[in-house]
Amino acid sequence: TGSTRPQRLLRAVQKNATQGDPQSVINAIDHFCRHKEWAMNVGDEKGSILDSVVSEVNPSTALELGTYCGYSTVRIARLLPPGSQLITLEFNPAYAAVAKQVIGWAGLQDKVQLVEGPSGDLIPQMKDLFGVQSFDFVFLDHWKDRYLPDAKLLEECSLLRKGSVLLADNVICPGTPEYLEYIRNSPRYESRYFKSHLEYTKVEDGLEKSVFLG
Ligand SMILES: O=C(NCCCCCn1ccnc1)c1cc(-c2ccc(F)cc2)cc(O)c1O
Ligand SMILES: [Mg+2]
Repeated sequence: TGSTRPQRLLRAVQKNATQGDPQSVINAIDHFCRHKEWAMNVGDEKGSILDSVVSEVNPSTALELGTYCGYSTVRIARLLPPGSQLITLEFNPAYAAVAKQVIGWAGLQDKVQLVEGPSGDLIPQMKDLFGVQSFDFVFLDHWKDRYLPDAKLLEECSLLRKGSVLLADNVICPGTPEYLEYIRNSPRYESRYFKSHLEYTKVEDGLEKSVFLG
């Protein structure tokens, strides 16, 4: 029984990053993924776009769908103002176990609620579980065929308010055609595409930013 890629990524963080220093955790993961083993983190190029959108929104409550190893969780949480909360949902327990330790190494555990389970079941429980009224910011980075049903579920559960921002990863690669079709043609959203590249590669990918109009 050997180690998994997420476990090797965590070991690289523990070896090369400084505890309590989120930027060093981000740098350690990017170095590992660029020079040792590719992994499906949003990465540094799309990560800079993520940073700029998070800084612009300055969310009090944020939701991340798809934690994986916690790379984008750390990118988002390090920019959050005091007193704000990031809830991140992960289906895969092995990923969640690694992410918990990566988030802890960055010293951001007090800003993050990591919840294990299927997003389709957890989203309707957000108000009861965490007393969330609505999300100012949502980062979609989980199963690509769940982006559309989960966006509709957020609407139906009144978890979006006028001005809420959805930012979706991988809208080109692997691609989320049904989501793009819906969100770009819906009168209830104002969308913009940020052209970039698949993490650590020259392959085209991008982020779709959509503002809910209420
Ligand atoms: O599948 C992805 N993410 C979801 C992982 C599982 C989520 C589980 N979960 C969490 C919560 N609810 C469910 C993903 C894939 C790729 C990719 C691109 C090219 C390639 F050749 C191979 C892979 C790049 C990404 O940036 C990605 O995000
Ligand atoms: Mg992704």
